[in-house]
Amino acid sequence: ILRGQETPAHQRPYMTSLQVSGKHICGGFLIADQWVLSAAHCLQDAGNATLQVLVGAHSLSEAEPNKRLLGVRKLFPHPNSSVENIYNDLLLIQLEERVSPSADVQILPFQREDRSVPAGTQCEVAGWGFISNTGRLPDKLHHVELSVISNTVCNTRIHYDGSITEKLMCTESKRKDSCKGDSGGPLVCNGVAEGVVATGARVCGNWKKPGIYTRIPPYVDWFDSIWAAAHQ
Ligand SMILES: NCc1cccc(Nc2n[nH]c3ncnc(Nc4cccc(O)c4)c23)c1
Repeated sequence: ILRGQETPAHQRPYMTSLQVSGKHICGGFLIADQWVLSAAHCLQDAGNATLQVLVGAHSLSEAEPNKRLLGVRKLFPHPNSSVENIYNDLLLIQLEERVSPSADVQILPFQREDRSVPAGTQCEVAGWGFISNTGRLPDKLHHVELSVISNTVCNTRIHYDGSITEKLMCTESKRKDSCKGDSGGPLVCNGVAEGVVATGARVCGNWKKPGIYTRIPPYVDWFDSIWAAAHQ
């Protein structure tokens, strides 16, 4: 998170850290007591190493009462996600066990209605990703408030020149922005998860390359199909 602020401890109790060998690689968030939503591109950073999901954390290193490092039962990258492009960049993670909700571990509701978030809406994104362009990683969770820009503006030549589909959305990226390690985290507007941080152009903090987020509503049927199969 570039030019945001350290989050007051456990104030975003839905946030999870996707880890490989104890190292943070991506964000993610609890959407049910055994399910985390993140980004498919995060699996590229993981190779075939064992993934774990940290819940209830503020600091990545310090001992905290409700901090739990959980195993992964199954990974569901979106079938149309690809290393080649920015589309369908979603990963559903089934945890080895159900989390027990606490002050520090809570589920974040996600948007089911497929209506675009109006341009100018103030949303926020949190994560343990880069807090500087030189690649400084924080120990504690950070968050930043970002303003939504319309897909029309985001698709102009100076920005993404038509590559932003109706399954994506953009936020301003002038100075404040998400960055490496924030992928998979939620874009929260009015208390509801509307999007998931997509790696997209990889650039951070450059106003010409707005932050790209995978919109959640278009994928609700996919979530429900996975849940139906998992709970048959
Ligand atoms: N705001 C967009 C966004 C969201 C999520 C991830 C990302 N970036 C990245 N995702 N993966 C990456 N691998 C290498 N470098 C990366 N960005 C980078 C690194 C140093 C300086 C800088 O300005 C940008 C990224 C960018």
